[in-house]
Amino acid sequence: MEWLDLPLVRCAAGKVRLPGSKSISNRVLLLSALAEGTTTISNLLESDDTGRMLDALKMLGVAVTRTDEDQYLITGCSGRFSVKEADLFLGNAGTAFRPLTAVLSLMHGHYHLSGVPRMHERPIGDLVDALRQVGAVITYLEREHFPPLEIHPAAIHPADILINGNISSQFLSGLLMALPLAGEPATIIVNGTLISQPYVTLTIAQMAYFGVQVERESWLRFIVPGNQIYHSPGKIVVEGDASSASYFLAAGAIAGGPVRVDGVGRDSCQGDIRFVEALEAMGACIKMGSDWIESSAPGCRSDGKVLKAIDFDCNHIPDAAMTLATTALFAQGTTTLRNIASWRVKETDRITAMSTELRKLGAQVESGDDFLRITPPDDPLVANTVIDTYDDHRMAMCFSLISLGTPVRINDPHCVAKTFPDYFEKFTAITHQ
Ligand SMILES: O=C(O)C1=C[C@@H](OP(=O)(O)O)[C@@H](O)[C@H](O)C1
Ligand SMILES: C=C(OP(=O)(O)O)C(=O)O
Repeated sequence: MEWLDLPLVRCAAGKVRLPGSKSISNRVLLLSALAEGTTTISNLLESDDTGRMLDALKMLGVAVTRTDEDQYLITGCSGRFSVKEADLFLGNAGTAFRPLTAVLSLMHGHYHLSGVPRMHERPIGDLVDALRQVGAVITYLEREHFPPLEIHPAAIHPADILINGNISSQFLSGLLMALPLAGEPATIIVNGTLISQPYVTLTIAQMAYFGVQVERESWLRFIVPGNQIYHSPGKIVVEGDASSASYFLAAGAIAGGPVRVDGVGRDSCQGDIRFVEALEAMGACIKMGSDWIESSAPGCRSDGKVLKAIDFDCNHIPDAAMTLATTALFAQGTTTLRNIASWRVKETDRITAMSTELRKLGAQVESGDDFLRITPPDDPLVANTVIDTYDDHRMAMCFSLISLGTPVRINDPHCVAKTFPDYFEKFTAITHQ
């Protein structure tokens, strides 16, 4: 097992240029691949999740050319992949697995989709059920409702489709991106409350960028026109990743600041930008421009807890919400993070993993199906704690913040490659002893 020892750093200040957004990168890659025309994508995130999408698209016959370090040229297939039989390995990338399942179900081909063992524990039954309603033929190769999957050629007849909204919004996003390729219009009806709603807004915005409009009636009904062709917008610059911004902004709020992130700001279409509202509620000073955000700590306290605890509904920011859990250790009082049930089916069971690791540092943690309640210790955080990361990039990045209070060891730091391969270099560059 490899590890990274982070020494105690008392101050965080500086500037970070953010890597491209994972959620935008994988949407834009897929839509460019399906579109008519050639798309130049700049500031594409280079990471494991985007690598899996790029590899899959190449295997499906899409022409992908790398023209610069972070720039790609994608020649779209005008709605039909030329390769009708493929075996695709999609790692642990939800933003690749779920949308590709939907799109490939409409391609009249024979496809095998698999991932890492954890991906085979992440549910996909709601999406498969929805696709079966329009005629898709999909078989589970191991366990019912979970990957790996086999997709068979099928005649698709769009109609009213009912989909559950309470496990992952990626199922609805996948359907929305796929259904315009079907012959007829479709209406998607969401059963229950849709979680992670800003990611669906992001999907609809990216589709509009490629010329396809979805009609949304509240968060309950989505009307998707059929027989559409996505049209390449020509050039796309991927904005910086708002979830990745959260670690640096939290560092500025905890340890002086100012820390400024460049690449995402007030004009962002990513939901995780609203992480700053939680930080502000904790007392942080936030400044924002159209494409930058800066955070600073509210002041100094002798006990090192410069922030105040919050009670926060995190449903709209499921990824950045994890950052609040470790930030809570630098806050006075008990922080409650609510509406986070989806954490249980992500890279790991994040409620259990987070509770376990926070307790190692001396925190009192109470958890339930969909909440976490964190009280920092009265004593200093336990020094030189060894943090397990569960092959979860966000666990590694969240716990780097502990070094702002005490030295910490992060096991398996390379797991950050899922979305942010050079995270620790960038974190080290803004932290000072
Ligand atoms: O659509 C997306 O890009 C994402 C949606 C969210 O997942 P859920 O909808 O499963 O919460 C988020 O956690 C994930 O990292 C990215
Ligand atoms: C949940 C995440 O990823 P995925 O896109 O694989 O769902 C995440 O990045 O935190």
